[in-house]
Amino acid sequence: MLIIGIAGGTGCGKTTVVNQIVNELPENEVCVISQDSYYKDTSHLTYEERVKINFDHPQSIDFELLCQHLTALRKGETIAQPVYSFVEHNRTSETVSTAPSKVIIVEGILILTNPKIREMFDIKIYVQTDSDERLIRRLKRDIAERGRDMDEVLDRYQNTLKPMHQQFIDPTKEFADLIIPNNNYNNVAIDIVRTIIKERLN
Ligand SMILES: Nc1ncnc2c1ncn2[C@@H]1O[C@H](COP(=O)(O)OP(=O)(O)O)[C@@H](O)[C@H]1O
Ligand SMILES: Nc1ccn([C@@H]2O[C@H](COP(=O)(O)O)[C@@H](O)[C@H]2O)c(=O)n1
Repeated sequence: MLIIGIAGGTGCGKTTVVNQIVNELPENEVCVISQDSYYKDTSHLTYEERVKINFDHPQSIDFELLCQHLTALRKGETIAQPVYSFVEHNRTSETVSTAPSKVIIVEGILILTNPKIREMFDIKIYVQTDSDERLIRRLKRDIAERGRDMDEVLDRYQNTLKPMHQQFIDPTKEFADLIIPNNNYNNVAIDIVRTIIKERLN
């Protein structure tokens, strides 16, 4: 089994990179775990309280559950991956049954901040994109796909996103085995990662 961790600031293109890597690979050989699925369950809070959570701080993530799930997958067990709702700012009652596979890709802004999770990765990748480009992408994506408006995205960017990125996310670059520059679509880097995975699958 090969476990690959893909980190990088919001909007850097992690999900897009993962989709590009996975696209041409056999479906049953690769599974993807998103850190977003592991935001802590906050059902005990009201919506108004949940909106105020700092979702860019490591404490917002249920790393214990993520660790348990990766350990189970390594042992060959199937897990029930939580499903997160960005609109509700909470875990839903649904889960996705995720079976172990030869390659597991874990992606998320904070995955390299946790030493136990970091140790589980065979390959650590950091996707690097300039902050202005990330903000533009995030604005467009959150308005189109996550039910946000411009003021909400910009407020969050100034109050939590930017300082948390500087304090927690950007420094994890030093743990990466590979840094993928992603201001533009980087097909060469995608091909390299795919080649490494294909070698493992053969
Ligand atoms: N290299 C790129 N150039 C331009 N736009 C991109 C690129 N990579 C991703 N995007 C777009 O930017 C937005 C954020 O990308 P996404 O993959 O969701 O980032 P992340 O998962 O890191 O937050 C998406 O709308 C996506 O289509
Ligand atoms: N309820 C939430 C939870 C998280 N976010 C933001 O999502 C970002 C992480 O996801 P990416 O796909 O962009 O890597 C993170 O920066 C959180 O601020 C949110 O807006 N609402």
